[in-house]
Amino acid sequence: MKVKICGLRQVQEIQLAEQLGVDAIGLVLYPKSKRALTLAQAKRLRAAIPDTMQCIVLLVNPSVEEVNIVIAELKPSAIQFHGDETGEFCEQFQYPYWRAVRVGAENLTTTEEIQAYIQQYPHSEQFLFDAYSSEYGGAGIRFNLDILKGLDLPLERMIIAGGIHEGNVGELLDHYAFIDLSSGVEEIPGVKSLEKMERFMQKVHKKSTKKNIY
Ligand SMILES: O=C(O)c1ccccc1NCC(=O)[C@H](O)[C@H](O)COP(=O)(O)O
Repeated sequence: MKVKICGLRQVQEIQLAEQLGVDAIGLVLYPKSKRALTLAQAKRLRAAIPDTMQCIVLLVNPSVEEVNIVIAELKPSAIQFHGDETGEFCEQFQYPYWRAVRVGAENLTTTEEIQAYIQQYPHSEQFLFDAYSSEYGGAGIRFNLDILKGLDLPLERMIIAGGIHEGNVGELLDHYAFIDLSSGVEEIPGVKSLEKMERFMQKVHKKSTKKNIY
């Protein structure tokens, strides 16, 4: 099971994430988010992310110029488009990207609608399934995962997000390859809890170890 933690804002959090075996870090460059970073802050954090972890930069409805600046200045492992960007928009950069799928948004309420949507993003490395919220992301809202059953999409291209925390991650461990969370390891919105990060990753590893033993 791979884990991405999103919305980190301190070098110390990145260092802890590395020690805990987190696979990917999400840096939020959406100014309206409580976890928003300026480009200068993001550059500082980017420099602290080792090659063993993926650096994912989150954007919401950016301009072409903004995307080109992010690519040039931050060289992320991939860009996570979390807004209403079209397939044509995301594909034009010929740069690795992840498409967030906001389940429950207009035209994303059935398996068939989601299937039609993901087909518009043929080169998306990953599809990150999150619950619809007017804030776009990081809202701690779960969605009914049954809607993903029957999707023609390999498990390796699927990331499950939305309201995941130490109390419910156990339900996901045996079923999915990659999960993402943000508010589930926070003290208050925008402030990560080092203790919650530790406890969360302990749960992930404990279950994985058990699986290996038995
Ligand atoms: O985290 C944000 O503030 C955010 C704002 C705007 C767009 C996306 C955002 N986060 C994207 C993520 O990948 C979050 O981890 C994802 O939405 C899950 O968040 P949560 O439900 O809080 O675990």
